[in-house]
Amino acid sequence: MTAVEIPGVAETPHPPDEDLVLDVRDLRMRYGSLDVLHGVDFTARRGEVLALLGPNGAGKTTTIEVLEGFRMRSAGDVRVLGVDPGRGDERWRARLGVVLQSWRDHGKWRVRDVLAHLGDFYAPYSTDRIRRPWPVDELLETVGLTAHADKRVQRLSGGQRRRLDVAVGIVGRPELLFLDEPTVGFDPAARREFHDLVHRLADLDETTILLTTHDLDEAEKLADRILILAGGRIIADGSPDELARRVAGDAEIRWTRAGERFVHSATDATAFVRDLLGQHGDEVQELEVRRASLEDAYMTLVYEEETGVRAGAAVRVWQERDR
Ligand SMILES: Nc1ncnc2c1ncn2[C@@H]1O[C@H](COP(=O)(O)OP(=O)(O)OP(=O)(O)O)[C@@H](O)[C@H]1O
Repeated sequence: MTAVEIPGVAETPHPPDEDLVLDVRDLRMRYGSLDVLHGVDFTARRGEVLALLGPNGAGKTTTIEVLEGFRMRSAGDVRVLGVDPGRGDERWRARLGVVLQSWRDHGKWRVRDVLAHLGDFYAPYSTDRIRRPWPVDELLETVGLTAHADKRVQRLSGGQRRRLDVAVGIVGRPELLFLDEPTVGFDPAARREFHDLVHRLADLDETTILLTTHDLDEAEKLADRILILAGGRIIADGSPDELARRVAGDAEIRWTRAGERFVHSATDATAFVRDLLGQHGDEVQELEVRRASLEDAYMTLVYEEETGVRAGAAVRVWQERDR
């Protein structure tokens, strides 16, 4: 239907969608003569965790820097918490959290003092819903730095420094948090604690989180949605399961019976296994169901983008290679 303009009748403004935290349309970025982003589109809603994946040089950091308001885009319509990041003021900035690569300034300051000092900046931006800043002792506890609260920053280990980076990023209780490769340098225990923290921020505080990582296992554990950036565009956007299904719809079921090996592909693996066990019961041994992993999906989709060749079959090749 075509809209008809009636002279003198003001258009009813759309109420802002409070839950739409990121709205990126046709984002383009050019450095000199190098086109890095050719039209990036995606949205994020309140409390969602998004992982932005892509090969080195794909433009992940560029995208995040545009959204943070640190870099001016070449073209496109971008709204971050309802505001164009190129025009965001201090009040808008106070609603964002950014975890950059390591906090190296103020090496002589003590951890507690850094957080108290930075936290003070956020106090005027408290709202009825969000009390800012995060109380320092609670924050230290949350990021696992209580025992190091009185250490000077320059005396922290690499992993402790990274925890401080995270604390600096969330001290203002951000509504939107950007994490650029957050767990580089974490030991396995710190990584698990960090994952718990991300879940807690998203589930309890409804923080929207956009993270970049090259660790697909981490992306799968943390993200509600995976975005794959390649060739200057988002080439895939969905849950880890959806992406895996997209490149390999069928699951592969393997089993042995009476010493003989069997392999079968089925869209509904559960129904197939139920029938199989119903028919042969205890005779079925070494039952295995395998779907494409997020890594299979990532490799296939990026390969397709880079070569222009449909590579559905490549998943099977990788699966075979892994055996
Ligand atoms: N300030 C700049 N001036 C010119 N070119 C730049 C600039 N910053 C980035 N680039 C180029 O833009 C492209 C994208 O870089 P970007 O850092 O955004 O990629 P990335 O996906 O974050 O990569 P990585 O996974 O390696 O961190 C690269 O080719 C890079 O060389």
